[in-house]
Amino acid sequence: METIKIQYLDDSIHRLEYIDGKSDWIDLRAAEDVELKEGEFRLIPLGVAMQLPEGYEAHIIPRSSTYKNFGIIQSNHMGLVDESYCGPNDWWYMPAIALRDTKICKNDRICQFRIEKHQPTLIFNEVSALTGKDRGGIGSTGKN
Ligand SMILES: O=c1ccn([C@H]2C[C@H](O)[C@@H](COP(=O)(O)OP(=O)(O)OP(=O)(O)O)O2)c(=O)[nH]1
Repeated sequence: METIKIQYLDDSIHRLEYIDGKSDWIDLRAAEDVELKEGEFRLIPLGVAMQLPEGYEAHIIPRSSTYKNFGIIQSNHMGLVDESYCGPNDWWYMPAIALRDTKICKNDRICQFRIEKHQPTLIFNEVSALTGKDRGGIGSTGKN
């Protein structure tokens, strides 16, 4: 188990919880009512700020049903929350683009997150050619 220090915007923000039997990803909620016109972009506040455990980062992705329910897509596709993003003003947001006119209500569950360990430090060792077994490049396995 790991502990996360979490600050909520105020008492009206529903507290984070596991949805029983779902998965270990944890849903995040819009911190305010949001109305967007088709094509409009907004950083939607999620009402939480966290100090992640040492050695971890967090990944935010949409829920599978987010587009169906709200007509928004996450503009960065996957959000990365750095371990260093841990101050009292480091609030989490979902950057979202509306593909239709839409209304999101405060406390609607619009995305989800999990924490992951940082990758090891990478050393880039330049070579003139790779000697691994060749796959034939992108798309080489065909369609069927
Ligand atoms: O979906 C996201 C992605 C990022 N963040 C926060 C946490 C992250 O640590 C910080 C900066 O993100 P990133 O480094 O990916 O963005 P940037 O555009 O490079 O911003 P910065 O100049 O603040 O590093 O913004 C979010 O709240 N939601």
